[in-house]
Amino acid sequence: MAAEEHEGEQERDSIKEKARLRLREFDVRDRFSHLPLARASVLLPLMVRAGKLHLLLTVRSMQLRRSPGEVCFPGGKSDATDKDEIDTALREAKEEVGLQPEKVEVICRLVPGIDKMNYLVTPVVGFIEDTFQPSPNPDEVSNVFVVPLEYFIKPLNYQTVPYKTSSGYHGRMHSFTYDDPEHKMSFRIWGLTAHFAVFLALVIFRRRPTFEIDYDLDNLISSSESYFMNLYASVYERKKSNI
Ligand SMILES: CCCCCCCCCCCCCC(=O)SCCNC(=O)CCNC(=O)[C@H](O)C(C)(C)COP(=O)(O)OP(=O)(O)OC[C@H]1O[C@@H](n2cnc3c(N)ncnc32)[C@H](O)[C@@H]1OP(=O)(O)O
Ligand SMILES: [Mg+2]
Repeated sequence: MAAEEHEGEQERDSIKEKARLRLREFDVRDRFSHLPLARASVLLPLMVRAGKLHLLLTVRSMQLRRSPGEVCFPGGKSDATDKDEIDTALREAKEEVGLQPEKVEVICRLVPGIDKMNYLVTPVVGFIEDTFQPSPNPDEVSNVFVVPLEYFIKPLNYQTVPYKTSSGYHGRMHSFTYDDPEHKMSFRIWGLTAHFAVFLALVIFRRRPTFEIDYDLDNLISSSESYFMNLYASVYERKKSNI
């Protein structure tokens, strides 16, 4: 093997090892699995390209009933055959972009989010190979692209968007516009998807982003969990009062 190639491989392994160690500290395992909400999972597929971590994202097909044309991670609703949130994420990633489950090194589950249909959405983080060639299922996915993970703490084009959930919870959403040099296209990443991408970047880089966040960076584990629990409480109170 050429010396340069060997160096590249060593660099890649060390980037991955650093990320793995950080991510394992934030693994929630099945701690939120008992919550009485409908469930979905997404896969946050990480790869090393040109010495940097990148995230793979998809654009939803325009024919989908839910969130057509929006950027999201491969993922979907849990089905009865799934053993856990990891199973759901891997099954959906295979269906949507042709990623074989055995080609994913699953690292952890992060704090969940709640989508606009009040699904509990669990992000599953995994490494994939940088040579992965997606084969998008056109019924569900119209495009696949990658973004350097650093973009989610140091964006060139960023906006914050206020939002209010049906349960009356106020918050802010991140919105990134990413000019993809590979596709020569711009993609807008916002809402729940941006929320997960930012959290992943904070966990791995532990650097202050160039925009405001709702977490205490010095207590990221506890502040992300209490952020989620507040949101969950507002959804749950509302659900109870509707019964
Ligand atoms: C700490 C907590 C924080 C919370 C966050 C606060 C910050 C901000 C939060 C802001 C929150 C505000 C939120 C914002 O504003 S977010 C605005 C930006 N958008 C997003 O971020 C996207 C978020 N959504 C998702 O990631 C997904 O929707 C999730 C993962 C939730 C569900 O997954 P998904 O939707 O992908 O489910 P699926 O893959 O099982 O199924 C999809 C559909 O496809 C159909 N289908 C399947 N197979 C086929 C086929 N072969 N041929 C044809 N069709 C097929 C199938 O029947 C289904 O249809 P339907 O049944 O839906 O009609
Ligand atoms: Mg899906």
